[in-house]
Amino acid sequence: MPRVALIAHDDEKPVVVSLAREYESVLSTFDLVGTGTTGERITEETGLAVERKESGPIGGDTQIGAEVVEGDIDGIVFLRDPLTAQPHEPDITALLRLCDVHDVPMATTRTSAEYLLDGLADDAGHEG
Ligand SMILES: O=C(CO)COP(=O)(O)O
Repeated sequence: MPRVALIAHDDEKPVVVSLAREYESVLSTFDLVGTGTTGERITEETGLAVERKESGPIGGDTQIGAEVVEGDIDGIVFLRDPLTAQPHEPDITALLRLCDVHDVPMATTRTSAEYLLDGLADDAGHEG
């Protein structure tokens, strides 16, 4: 079962919730992990179970980065706010870099997230 991380900055949380609703049947077949507030919102507003790390600004992105290093993550949806500076920008940059290093696919927009989730679902179907 693919393990997928869901992360969204505050102005993108409505988008990640709407994506999670639209993809609920696909996502329910994945093992989901998220940063603290994103995970909470998705858990509250959909029927999906999301393992919650710390909130991004206090280390959640870094916890997910550690899982990337361990080879535990198959894909990441990371809807970033492109217009607002984040206090934990170094952590965000590190997560992007680790995905590059370990060739873990990351989608940073809704449309790319749809392609990523469709692709992971397809792969999982072929494996199963
Ligand atoms: O800041 C984040 C990602 O960089 C997201 O953290 P939260 O999901 O806790 O808001």
